[in-house]
Amino acid sequence: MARYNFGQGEYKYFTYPLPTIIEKLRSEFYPYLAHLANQWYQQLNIETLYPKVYREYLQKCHILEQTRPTPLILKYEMGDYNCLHQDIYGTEIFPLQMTMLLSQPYQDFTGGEFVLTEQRPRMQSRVEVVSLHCGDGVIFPVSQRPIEGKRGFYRVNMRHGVSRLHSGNRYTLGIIFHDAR
Ligand SMILES: O=C(O)CCC(=O)C(=O)O
Ligand SMILES: [Fe+2]
Repeated sequence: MARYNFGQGEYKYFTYPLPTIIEKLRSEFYPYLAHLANQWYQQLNIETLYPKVYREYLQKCHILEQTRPTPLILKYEMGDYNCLHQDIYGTEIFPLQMTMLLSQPYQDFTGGEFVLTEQRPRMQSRVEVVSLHCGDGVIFPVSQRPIEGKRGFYRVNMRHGVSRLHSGNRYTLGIIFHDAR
């Protein structure tokens, strides 16, 4: 990760054909998330409508030359971290993603908290720490989400990252729904 100034740790992207379980996680979570994504876009007056079926969404990515698969495994050792970032890999963005923790906090590692930041217009950033157990997943916005204000919905900017590992090894599986250019 250091190479790209993303933090410190190792990451590996899967290639097509994806392992069945990764493929299933993507295609079976997608319809629920697409429903929410469509609600968000409606609230924000964005015309995009995500198809109900994942296969159709992936075709759209591929037509737009986003053909490289984005699911990945990340490994953190003592001292490693993941800077606050947004997983944008081209102009086509599916607005929700999922990360699953594959190690047990306090048993396999300490530190290494998953964090989300939310930047509301003209305000200081807020931070949310998501405490996960091994096998838990967190579904979160890739870059923006709607919030209801006095004059309707507005967008807030989101980033995610991982705080420094104090000891041990921490593995995660990242499921991003859009492919990369
Ligand atoms: O390791 C984590 O908890 C976060 C990994 C990440 O940035 C991602 O899944 O997109
Ligand atoms: Fe990420």
